[in-house]
Amino acid sequence: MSPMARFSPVPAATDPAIIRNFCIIAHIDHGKSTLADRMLQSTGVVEHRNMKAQYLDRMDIERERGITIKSQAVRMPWELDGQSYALNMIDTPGHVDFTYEVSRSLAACEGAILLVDAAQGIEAQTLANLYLAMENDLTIIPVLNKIDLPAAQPEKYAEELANLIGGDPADVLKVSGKTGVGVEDLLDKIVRDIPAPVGDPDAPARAMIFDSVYDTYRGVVTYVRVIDGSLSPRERIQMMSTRASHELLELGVSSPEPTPSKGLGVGEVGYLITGVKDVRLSKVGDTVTNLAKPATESLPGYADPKPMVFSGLYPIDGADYPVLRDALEKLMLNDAALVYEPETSAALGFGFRVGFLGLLHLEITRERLEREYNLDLISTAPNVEYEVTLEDKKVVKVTNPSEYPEGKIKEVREPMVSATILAPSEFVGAIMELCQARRGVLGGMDYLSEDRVEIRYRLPLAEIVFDFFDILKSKTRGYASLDWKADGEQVADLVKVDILLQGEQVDAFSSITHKDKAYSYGVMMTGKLRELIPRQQFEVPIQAAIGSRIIARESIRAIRKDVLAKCYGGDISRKRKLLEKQKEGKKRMKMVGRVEVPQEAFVAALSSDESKDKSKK
Ligand SMILES: Nc1nc2c(ncn2[C@@H]2O[C@H](COP(=O)(O)OP(=O)(O)OP(=O)(O)O)[C@@H](O)[C@H]2O)c(=O)[nH]1
Repeated sequence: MSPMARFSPVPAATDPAIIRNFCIIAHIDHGKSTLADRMLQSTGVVEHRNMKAQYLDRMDIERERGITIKSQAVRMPWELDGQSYALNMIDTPGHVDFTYEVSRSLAACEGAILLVDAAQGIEAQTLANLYLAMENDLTIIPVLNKIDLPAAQPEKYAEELANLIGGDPADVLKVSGKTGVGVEDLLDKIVRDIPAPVGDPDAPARAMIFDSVYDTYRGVVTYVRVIDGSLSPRERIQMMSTRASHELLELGVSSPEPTPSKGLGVGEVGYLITGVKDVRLSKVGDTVTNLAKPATESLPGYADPKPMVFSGLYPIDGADYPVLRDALEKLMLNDAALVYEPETSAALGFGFRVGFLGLLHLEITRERLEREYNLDLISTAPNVEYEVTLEDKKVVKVTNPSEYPEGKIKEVREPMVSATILAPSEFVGAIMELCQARRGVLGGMDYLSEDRVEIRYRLPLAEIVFDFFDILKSKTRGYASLDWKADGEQVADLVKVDILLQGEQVDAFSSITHKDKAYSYGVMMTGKLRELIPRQQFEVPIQAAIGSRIIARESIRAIRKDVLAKCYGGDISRKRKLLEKQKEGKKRMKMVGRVEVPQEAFVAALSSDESKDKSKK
């Protein structure tokens, strides 16, 4: 696109009759982003020479990992039977951690392309996303992708898809995002099958916020879908939930670069810029209206995303604490799902307890903090949120094991999920064995076709959120797919395991586990620490305990040598160097009671290899 084009405004308010709002939903890796790229090319909004793979996945991490995290909306022109149309495509993420982003995007559309890999068939998230789309009353266009692959079985899977959503297998479109085959037919079908948006152009403006992104240069960029009325530049708008009002400095559409427009009318999808610096003033799910002529009723909002996994994040260098605080604040501007609060650990110093949607969300957040803000971080072993009821009926929510109440405990409840696993039927035995070992209860089983089965289990979240998927994959040679959603809570036999160094509790290593697994956690952690903590001037016992009961013990033997012992003779400069070096080292030591523990020991003991170690056992 030429630099000029960016500033040529598109006309105010497009006729809703020529608008089609749609999204692409699919299981992870079935090729959404590739197909989206191809559509950008076919409609001419991105010229071939400007095309970089996965144009819409803007974050570096997304591109490196080949996954989509934030949804993006793009407007594309398309012509059919001599009539011009404006297609608004909203790209959605596929990973189970980010399901809430999918539901937001769906609410902004009238139709969805249900994309299925022609070599894989229907997978767990194909189903989960399809159900979400059906709940939103979207028109569904079933499409098989990757038909260029030699292993593709389009006929077989067209039938599977038609069985699932009803209709004729012959109506299932077959495309290849890679070669472009069938993509133009798909664009035609979008125009024909997906209904145009309807709304009242004369009513007070109501636009739904489906994404809010913090941009260093432009402040908060808010993505909206206009339902009724229209929005124009320079007018004052109001956020209906907070009643905060702002001036609309710029509004426009992404095509895919931001292109200012003179207005956004019924059915249009675009962005707003108000100069606001805080995304919390532009909340996803909120309704934007016109201050001079406000709507009386806001649009139904979204359920707030609920964090599922909690972990403590600590800067390795304590002096970086303010940097971490600012970085989290900035990330939160961009990520409605991220929640955090300050916490202190005797072992790790000042940090934050952060809530995530899942482990992938945690990894990505941590990677962004380290990469974009140059931070070195320790993250404590992730855990879920427990609800502890004390004898005196007081209920405490525990997201950090070291906050586990000491008093008399009546019961502990843990979050549960209902999980759906799709796999070839030969693996049913292996899958059931794994789910039973993870305290799962079978909910039901259905055959989708002769050799593919859908298995449903209710499981504790803590049992599936860490290594379950990796093990499931390895037990099914990579063929199983998994989807899960929160499903209440359950009373469970849980205990807190503490780790003690010379009798002193090290809060960072405490863990809440099922009673049956407490012993193996204790043995694993004490063994690991014995390897990691250097010998001291005295013997250091390492113990794992439940309350006052010791369940595992190791010890580090004493040393008596000092660093200068090797320096016989009078080489004073060498001695000085050694002492300097020792001083450097000391800075990075943490004292736990009388025991000096190098920072690296904490990092290594808490590193994510831990879950891999566990999974091998
Ligand atoms: N042969 C072939 N490969 C394809 C086609 N479409 C996508 N792929 C490949 O499939 C892989 C996944 O494609 P993506 O477009 O990243 O998948 P996605 O569904 O967007 O993945 P997420 O964004 O992570 O949900 C990539 O390696 C693509 O190159 C296709 O039509 N043919």
